[in-house]
Amino acid sequence: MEQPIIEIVGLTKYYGSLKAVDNLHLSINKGEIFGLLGPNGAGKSTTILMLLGLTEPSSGMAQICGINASRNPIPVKRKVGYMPDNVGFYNELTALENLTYIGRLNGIPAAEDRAREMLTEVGLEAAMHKKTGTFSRGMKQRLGLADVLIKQPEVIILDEPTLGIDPTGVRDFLALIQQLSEQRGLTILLSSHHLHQVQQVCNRVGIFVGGQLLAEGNVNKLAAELFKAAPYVVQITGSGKVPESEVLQMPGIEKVTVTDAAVEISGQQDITPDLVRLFVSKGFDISSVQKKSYGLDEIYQQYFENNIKENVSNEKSSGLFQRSFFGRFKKR
Ligand SMILES: Nc1ncnc2c1ncn2[C@@H]1O[C@H](COP(=O)(O)OP(=O)(O)OP(=O)(O)O)[C@@H](O)[C@H]1O
Repeated sequence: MEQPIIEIVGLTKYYGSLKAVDNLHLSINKGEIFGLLGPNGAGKSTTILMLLGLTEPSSGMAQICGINASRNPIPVKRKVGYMPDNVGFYNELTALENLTYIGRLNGIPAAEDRAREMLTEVGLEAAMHKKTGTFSRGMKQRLGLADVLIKQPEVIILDEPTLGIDPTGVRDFLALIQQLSEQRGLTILLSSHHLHQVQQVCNRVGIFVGGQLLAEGNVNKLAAELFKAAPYVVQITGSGKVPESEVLQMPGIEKVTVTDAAVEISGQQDITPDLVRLFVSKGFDISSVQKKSYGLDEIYQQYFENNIKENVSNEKSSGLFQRSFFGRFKKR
């Protein structure tokens, strides 16, 4: 049974006249891994700060584990672990010493034992007696995760957790997050602009641009909504004359694009076998046939580009002419 653990209703934040977060509505279920995606300045960090009760919303409400974050920030801290994009530790202390110290500060009983347990859980067992000043960024992020986990939170919020880690480190770190979510039923909110990584681990994503949540859902749902005019795309490579006009007469075909590298055919249904038969019958020498599936990259690009176009048209309309005049003619 799905149970929202994070509820955001009409959340808005102004910094002076700048609307950093604009009327955000979002609900995240217990045990979900949710990815907040967006370019720099989109409003991700501001949203996280409001969820943690560290900055006051201008209007709206953020509730986490049943607690209103702006009214009761201290109880929120007990339930929610936050890992900022740059975690700091005492370089001259070992990982175990750092974590034990944090455990004691948080009043955790048998802090050293708990610290050992956590370090093992995040894969730092062999390095626990090394000074953290010698740690790589990937190791520091693992230690940051142990620092969050030692407080036994119900929700963890990670701001750009994989920034600056090498590809193997990223893969391992994401696998660890996924494992923690499964084993402990943890809810994880993760902000990032590394789309491939987010796509691998998140159950759902939210796309933020200019303070607004433009879309949310799982990658397949977003792709289906966004590319519904022509959800099937097949790429054919090879040599010979492309039977373009015949392809366009086939049922459900929307578009044929021929480049030096490949022929790309988009349509409303999957007619790959018919296409292959047609190409072969017309003497086209096929070397590969590939069905394309839309990933987060394409989805993000679509939303982002549409939003930029909209902003440009808004700016033009508010420049020389009155907004109200153009408002009537705006199609979007
Ligand atoms: N304390 C502040 N005072 C004034 N403006 C701020 C403040 N914090 C953020 N902003 C502005 O609010 C907008 C949203 O910023 P925010 O940091 O939430 O975005 P972000 O999506 O987290 O980006 P990044 O990935 O760069 O951290 C930006 O235009 C930023 O300049």
